[in-house]
Amino acid sequence: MGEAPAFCFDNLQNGFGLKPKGLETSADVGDKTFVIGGADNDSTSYIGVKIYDKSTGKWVIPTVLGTKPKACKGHSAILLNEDRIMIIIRGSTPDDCIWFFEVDTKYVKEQRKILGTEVVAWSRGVRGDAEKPVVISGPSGVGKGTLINMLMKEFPSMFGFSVSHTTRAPRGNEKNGVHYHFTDRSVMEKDIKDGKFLEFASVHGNLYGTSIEAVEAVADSGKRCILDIDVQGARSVRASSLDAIFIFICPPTMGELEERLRARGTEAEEQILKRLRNAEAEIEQGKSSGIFDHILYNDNLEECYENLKKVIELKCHPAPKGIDLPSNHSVSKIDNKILINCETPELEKASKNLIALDVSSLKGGAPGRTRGLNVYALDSFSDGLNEKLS
Ligand SMILES: Nc1nc2c(ncn2[C@@H]2O[C@H](COP(=O)(O)OP(=O)(O)O)[C@@H](O)[C@H]2O)c(=O)[nH]1
Ligand SMILES: Nc1ncnc2c1ncn2[C@@H]1O[C@H](COP(=O)(O)OP(=O)(O)O)[C@@H](O)[C@H]1O
Repeated sequence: MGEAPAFCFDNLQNGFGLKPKGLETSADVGDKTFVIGGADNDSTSYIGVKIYDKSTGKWVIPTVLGTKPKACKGHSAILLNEDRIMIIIRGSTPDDCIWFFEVDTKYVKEQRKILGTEVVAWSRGVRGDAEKPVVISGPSGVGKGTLINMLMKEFPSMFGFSVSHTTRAPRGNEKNGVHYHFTDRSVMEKDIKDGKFLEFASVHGNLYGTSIEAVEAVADSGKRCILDIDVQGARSVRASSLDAIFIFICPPTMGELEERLRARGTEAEEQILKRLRNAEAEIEQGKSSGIFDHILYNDNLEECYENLKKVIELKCHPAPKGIDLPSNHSVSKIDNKILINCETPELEKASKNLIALDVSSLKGGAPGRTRGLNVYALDSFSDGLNEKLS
């Protein structure tokens, strides 16, 4: 076991000529010093971010992606490695106290290139392995929506639909915010430029995209996210940090696909022809691109639905619990473990409760949650560090 490194701190370490300001913390990564937090009048921290670039001697306000933690009474920051900082929020709720502040992950690097600005990203930490989101693709009219509706109806508390944005006009039965967020192209293009989308693609002449918020809203409700997106979108998600199961739905024949599309009666002739023309290329890519983990044929609906349930590995285990941390604690890091020393007035002299966060198996990350956080309690004053709970 190694020593707690020098870059682990509570509140501001003033080792590089910066003035401590209220509830700020900071961490040095390469040439940059990331300063997180900042106090306002009632001494709650609004978790702002600024970067001091030591090579230029200038301060930079970065583009901050992802949903950030709520204002709080303070936080601790621990540099995990050269790409992310763990932030422990004080006095927060059990499901909202562990966050990851990404400063140089693959996602941050990509977004930095796309946006042409300094970028950082927040990702909320989740205990254990939440179940993987499910990405469903397939040509128009193959039955994706029908299968997803069946799943949501049978397991309403288990699955949540990622509501995409689109520039296409709503169909008669479609509700804004439920089936899609119907939006103007100029608004959507600006949001894409601002890094608000996990992926986007031009499909059948319209723009479609999954906002980071859409996926996070489902995760926040404790449900498993289902995405209905085209093959280009699936490819982008595959390349992102979202660890998902990818399923492609094929029609039994092109003739049957045309029949379903016509029978649905939602598209004008020109759109039907466009969708059928695009279907051949989509099926070709779906089968050959290596993006998809499973290819299902939707011939008999019930059979296809049963197969879908098999491949997404339905497990009915409850959502993992959060971590109950008292406001008063100190934090240190030993190897891949973050030790949180919880000090309560009654226990202060006699004993201290130690909580260990094991960060050796982290998965995912911005723009989604960071999963794989393992938590257990230790008794610090028994022989060695005995594990109490797991
Ligand atoms: N890339 C991407 N594709 C999407 C998104 N939302 C929907 N799509 C795809 O856009 C295509 C057209 O969707 P839609 O207009 O609802 O028609 P439908 O497939 O006939 O129901 C389908 O292949 C959807 O999977 C999204 O957020 N991103
Ligand atoms: N296995 C199936 N057999 C016959 N019709 C189907 C089957 N699956 C779906 N459908 C019908 O085909 C049409 C297109 O399905 P839909 O779910 O809207 O497709 P998608 O979302 O892929 O565009 C709908 O009218 C639906 O009821």
